[in-house]
Amino acid sequence: MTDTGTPRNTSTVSKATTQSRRLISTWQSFNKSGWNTDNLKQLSLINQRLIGYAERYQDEDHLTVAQAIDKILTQLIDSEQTQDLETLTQRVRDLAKITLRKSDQGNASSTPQLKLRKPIYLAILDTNYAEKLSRQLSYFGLQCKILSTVNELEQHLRITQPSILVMDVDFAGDPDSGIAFVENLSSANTLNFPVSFLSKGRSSLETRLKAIRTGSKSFYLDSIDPGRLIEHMDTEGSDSQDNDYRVLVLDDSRSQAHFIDTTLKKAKMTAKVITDPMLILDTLEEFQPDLVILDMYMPGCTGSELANIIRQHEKWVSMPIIFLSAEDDINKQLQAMSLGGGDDFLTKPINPDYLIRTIRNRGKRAKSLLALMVRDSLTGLYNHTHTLHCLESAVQNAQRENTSLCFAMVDIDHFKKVNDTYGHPIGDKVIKSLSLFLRQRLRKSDVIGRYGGEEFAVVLPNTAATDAVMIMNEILAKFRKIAQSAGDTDFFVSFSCGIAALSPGMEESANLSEIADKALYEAKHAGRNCVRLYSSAN
Ligand SMILES: Nc1nc2c(ncn2[C@@H]2O[C@H](COP(=O)(O)OP(=O)(O)OP(=O)(O)O)[C@@H](O)[C@H]2O)c(=O)[nH]1
Repeated sequence: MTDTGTPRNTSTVSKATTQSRRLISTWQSFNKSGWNTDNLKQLSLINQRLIGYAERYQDEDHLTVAQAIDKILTQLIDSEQTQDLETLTQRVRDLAKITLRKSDQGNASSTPQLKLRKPIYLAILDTNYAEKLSRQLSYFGLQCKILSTVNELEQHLRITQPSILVMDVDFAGDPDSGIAFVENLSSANTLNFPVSFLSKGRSSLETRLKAIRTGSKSFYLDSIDPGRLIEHMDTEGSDSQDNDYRVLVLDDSRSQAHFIDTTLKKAKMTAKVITDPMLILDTLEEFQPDLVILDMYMPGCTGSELANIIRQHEKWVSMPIIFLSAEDDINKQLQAMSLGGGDDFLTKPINPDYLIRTIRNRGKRAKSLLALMVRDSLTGLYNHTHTLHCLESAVQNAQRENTSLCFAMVDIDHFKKVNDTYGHPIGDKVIKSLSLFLRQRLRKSDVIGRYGGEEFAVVLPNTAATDAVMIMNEILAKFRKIAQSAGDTDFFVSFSCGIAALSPGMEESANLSEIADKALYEAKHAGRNCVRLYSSAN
């Protein structure tokens, strides 16, 4: 059985960190043995690999220092200078500090890690405004780079692509010169990220047309709502979830299973491969796939039979099932599909391109159908019923695997006052901003739901109570700093949070939601704007 579902952050930290350690130890040994130009060249090669890893995994801390080291090494090598290495030494020390910090983070494996995303580039002429926007986005856990000249922007684009570029329409000084810059990127085929334009004051229809013709889908007048910008990044950006399917593969042939696993991995999908048909139901429950690929003929049973059994569970009725077989008789294929309720049939030998395209097509449709059933329309978060389903599965998983689990309930404080003062639509905007905020700050493996009007619920698997309290406190501290806007007025909102931790004697998920509710009640009574962990002593 192969599990390829490694969280991105784990490799992010370890690859650049490991390479950084390699660089530091090489530096130490040359420092002892004495320096020459060949040593410097060797160090430079190691450093370039570090830059590569840091870029690939968007590890900005390592990237910045490694780039500084690269500059110093290039100068030293070009001038054949091996005497005064003080600046190099300082930068290697900086690297050591970062590496130590990252290693510490890596050890706290049960601590929820915040998502790493590519930076947002703010090419905005008004630097005061750019700083304010950057600060607001930083509360969402997003990192911005403020770039105030075309030169700076070009330099940064050569190193790392942003998750989104926010561009002043007049960025280069002349009217519409920012749009012209983006047009040039597009003609040079180097526009691989979304762009949002910002215009101070009214802009002509001609400008708006030029902007839309670059392929940009959003245009802001005067100011940018961080929530809207994040939504735009999520729907348009390269970080979009389109590819992110969880695929369960059952094939009794190990070599075939390995081939599919590798193909899915290359397409950045999360795969779980099993070779024993008898494990299918348990694995479905544990892995919660978006889609299943079943070999048609296996010892002991057929794919059609298994598909029928899977479909007997209400939860899996609409999940796409793709059959694999060497059978190329179309009549037999159709018969197998109608008998087993499969959605597609792929013939062996499998064409990797066809496999991936079939998964994407099926997965996309299934996700949008499912979204209608399980998601709340205002926030896109899971609705109350589905959140409880997820909590139930998470409790079963945690009990089976003997891991920790927390359930948090979050309720916006004095929300009635927000509606009464600023109106219902602004209230809705606050609800959406908290939903976006939770999505940004929590891990992909956490389940976030809208529990009721201004109430949210979060399932935190593999999380100890102390970590859950820490992360929810951190989220609260940042959320209450977000300036919510109502016309020209800014206001701030806090929330109260109650947390319940799964304990060994606890049987039902209902217990967990009940006691999280009690803890939330306590948080409200303690004056709101705080996090409370349920304790049986209360
Ligand atoms: N804008 C908006 N308001 C909603 C929505 N759902 C519920 N509400 C409002 O949320 C308010 C909740 O008010 P209360 O339950 O009194 O709570 P509160 O004012 O937040 O006070 P505390 O929770 O005690 O801090 C009510 O006025 C509801 O009408 C929604 O989808 N949008």
